[in-house]
Amino acid sequence: MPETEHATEQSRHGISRRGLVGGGVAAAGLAAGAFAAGRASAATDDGSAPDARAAYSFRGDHQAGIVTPAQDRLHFAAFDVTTGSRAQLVALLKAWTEAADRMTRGLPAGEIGPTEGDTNLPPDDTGEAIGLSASGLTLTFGFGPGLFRDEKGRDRFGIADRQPAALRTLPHFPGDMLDPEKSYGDLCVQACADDPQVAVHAIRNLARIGFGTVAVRWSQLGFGRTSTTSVSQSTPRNLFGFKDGTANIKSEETQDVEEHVWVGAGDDAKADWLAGGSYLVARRFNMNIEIWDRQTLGDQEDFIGRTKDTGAPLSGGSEFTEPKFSMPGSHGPVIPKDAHIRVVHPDFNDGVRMLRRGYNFVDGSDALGGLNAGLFFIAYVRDPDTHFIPVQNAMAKTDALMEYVKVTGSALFAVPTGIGTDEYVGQSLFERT
Ligand SMILES: C=CC1=C(C)c2cc3[nH]c(cc4nc(cc5[nH]c(cc1n2)c(C)c5CCC(=O)O)C(CCC(=O)O)=C4C)c(C)c3C=C
Ligand SMILES: [Fe+2]
Repeated sequence: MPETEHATEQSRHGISRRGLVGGGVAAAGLAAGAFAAGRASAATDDGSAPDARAAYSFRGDHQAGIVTPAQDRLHFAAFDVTTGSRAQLVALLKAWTEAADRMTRGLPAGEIGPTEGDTNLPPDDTGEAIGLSASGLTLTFGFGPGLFRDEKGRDRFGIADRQPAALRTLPHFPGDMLDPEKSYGDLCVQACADDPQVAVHAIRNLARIGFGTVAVRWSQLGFGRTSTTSVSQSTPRNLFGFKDGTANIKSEETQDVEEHVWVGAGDDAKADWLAGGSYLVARRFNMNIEIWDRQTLGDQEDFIGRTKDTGAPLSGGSEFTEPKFSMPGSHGPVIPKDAHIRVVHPDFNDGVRMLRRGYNFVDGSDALGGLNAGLFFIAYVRDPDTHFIPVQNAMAKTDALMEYVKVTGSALFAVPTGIGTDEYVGQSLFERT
């Protein structure tokens, strides 16, 4: 549907979208729709609240939700494909594209809406987002290894020859205690928004549309982003109480984004469809926060390698000062050798960087009264074999943090590039040119 037609539709507020969502499709997938008020970004963080009315274009050169300024809330869902029909799978991707395009504009998932349809039929939108705006919603789709081949290696949908070489189940890392019900998946959708109900509404409606073709395998809610993806955002804190996201790749670092986040045109001859896309690594870290809270402030800072107050490296300066790993302290280097920021730093990992986009979670409490809490780690990388697996291995083997975490969920997805008008998510994979 042309942009202008969208603009005249009723929003969930019941007011015209004209003047709210519009403008050109975001070239980099991160530019927001132009608002009458002139604010374009939901998550610009200069200390003020995010602009709840912001909308990010679903279509663009890259999928939104990667370099887009990290929103406050997450609902992440992994799906198993339950059909053997390629046509049905492609039809779902088309239907998801339409619904995602609408919901990211602040519109209902279906054209009729939650309350206007035939009273003898289920509505084409579930309704809990009535009255809510787009809230910076982004929907980012990924394909897991199981979409290409079943557990016996058989081609499921005629795309096995296009499976990227790096898209395999992640290896078992020391300390992994994976719950299969929080791991893996054929498809994933990362819904991020500045309103939790908007993110939940989006996943719920995509799951509803997928009934009979896919089934939710697992999902994860997250709050309090643990990253910054733009220099305009302030650094938030994780549940250990430390600033998290200081040294993350920012969208403004365009050369590093090209080098470390987007899959290049010649990276994988069999998987040319993935050029301009990325790999999404999801790792569910349960944090033993009750034990952590009994550690001294000095020890906590040694485990991270930064101060808890400002986030400055223990070698001195302020938050964004480069750490000096060779600076001596009273017992060895002032930033200990097993400090997290040293173990994962590019200087000790072949220069690789990753774009982190994780969220805090608290999923109630366990039988002993401890919080089932942690960090749902998400990273976007150009190649998991070079940019994630070696870093995670180093962390699992030598990082002081590992004593306070256990990994209970794990998954890897290939995230196709962005789409233009009249295209659907994954078209480059399913339609050979
Ligand atoms: C394999 C990659 C990483 C995992 C897994 C990971 C888990 C994890 N991290 C924190 C807390 C912090 N991480 C910080 C920095 C940081 N972390 C990684 C990678 C992984 N973290 C990188 C590449 C970096 C940046 C290193 C650098 O270039 O300096 C920080 C410091 C602040 C910051 O720069 O963001 C904190 C704090 C937790 C709690 C956690 C798992 C539970
Ligand atoms: Fe980290």
